[in-house]
Amino acid sequence: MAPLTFIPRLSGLRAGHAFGFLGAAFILAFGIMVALVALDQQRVLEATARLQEQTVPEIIRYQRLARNLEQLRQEGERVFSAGTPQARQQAMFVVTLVASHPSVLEHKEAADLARQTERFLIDVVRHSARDAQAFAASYDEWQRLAGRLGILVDDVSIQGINLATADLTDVAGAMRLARYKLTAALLVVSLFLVVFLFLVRGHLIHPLQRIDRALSSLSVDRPAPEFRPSAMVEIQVVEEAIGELHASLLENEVARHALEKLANKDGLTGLMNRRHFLQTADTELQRAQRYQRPVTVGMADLDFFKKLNDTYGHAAGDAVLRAFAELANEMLRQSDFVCRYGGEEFAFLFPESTLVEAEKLAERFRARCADYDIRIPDGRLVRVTLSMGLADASACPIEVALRRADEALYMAKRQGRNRIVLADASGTVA
Ligand SMILES: Nc1nc2c(ncn2[C@@H]2O[C@H](COP(=O)(O)OP(=O)(O)OP(=O)(O)O)[C@@H](O)[C@H]2O)c(=O)[nH]1
Repeated sequence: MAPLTFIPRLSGLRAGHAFGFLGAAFILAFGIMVALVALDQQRVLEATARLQEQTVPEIIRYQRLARNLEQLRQEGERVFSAGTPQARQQAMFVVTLVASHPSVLEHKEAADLARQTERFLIDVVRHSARDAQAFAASYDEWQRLAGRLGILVDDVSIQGINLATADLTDVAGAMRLARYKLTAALLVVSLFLVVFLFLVRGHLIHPLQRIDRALSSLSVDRPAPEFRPSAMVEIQVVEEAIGELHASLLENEVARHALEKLANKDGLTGLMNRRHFLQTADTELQRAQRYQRPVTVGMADLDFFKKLNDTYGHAAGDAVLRAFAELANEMLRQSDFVCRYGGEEFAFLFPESTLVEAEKLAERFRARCADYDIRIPDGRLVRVTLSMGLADASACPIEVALRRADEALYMAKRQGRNRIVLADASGTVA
């Protein structure tokens, strides 16, 4: 038997490589997504920190400035509305304080306007004592200044709010981006999982199921399993191995049959051997007895075989035994059995034959044998005769039937050989 060789075809992908590549591609894509999301998170963190550390103090500064400008405007108003010079002086004092407040001074526009306001009000207060009319007339001028102060208060407030809005917009933008990227990452994961499961199902699970089915139904009685071409080398190798396994099963079966035949055959004549004949005959007898069918057994022996051996040699004796076997195969029916029982002795089984029917067959065979020329190795022709005993086997075990046939054979020898003798039903020989 040829040894099993598993040679993988090289056309295909190795499952390990394919899934490794897929996994690496996934890790790369997912890693990039996570890195991008992490960058956005970083932006959010930075913007939040900036909001806390820079923007909020800045907003507070703007609010303080707005409050001071508003107070400057209100105190200026009090300068005009004050009923007494003391009250006016007090308001003026507050105006001077507010105009020189650091929050005002560090804002150029506010500092300019505050200085202008302070100077204007100082002039107004200075002239108010002497010229009440001019004091009243300067109120229009003050209204314009107060209006500018009001506008600056609004501007400063809006600037503070704008600072916070810029940072918050930045945070919101980064978070929105992070959300999109996270969604994209989840989509990539889902897509990968779907593709991965689809590939695993198509290229591993289904082929493995087919392999499982093929292995569980692998038998010499069935044709070799056929597989759909697989893209995976590992699967191809297993499928080829199953094909080779099936081929070796067939070879083993053929070898087993050949061995069985050899074990059942006689080496010299090719007839059934005694062991196999007894098994076969036993089965036949059981069948015949179960269905009450006739069956007959016979024991035959070549006459004066020792003399033939002594005269022509052992090789001639062997040639005669082979020729006798050929003749038996030729003369008997398909359904009859003959075996070399031992030496020059042969056993017969005639299924579906009564003793009388078997006798007719045996007689024809005996007569043919008697005038059958057998060529021995030295080229000469010889003839042999045979004696046979027949016994009914339809109602007794094979051993009993053969013993009775052997007794009948013994009688045939005693009565002069070259004849058929029947054992009657009681076991006595006719
Ligand atoms: N050539 C050959 N001879 C064998 C073989 N087996 C047995 N014999 C011979 O067959 C002969 C049997 O002789 P016997 O038992 O005396 O019987 P016979 O000479 O046939 O005499 P009867 O049976 O009384 O007619 C012996 O000489 C055995 O050696 C064999 O395989 N080949």
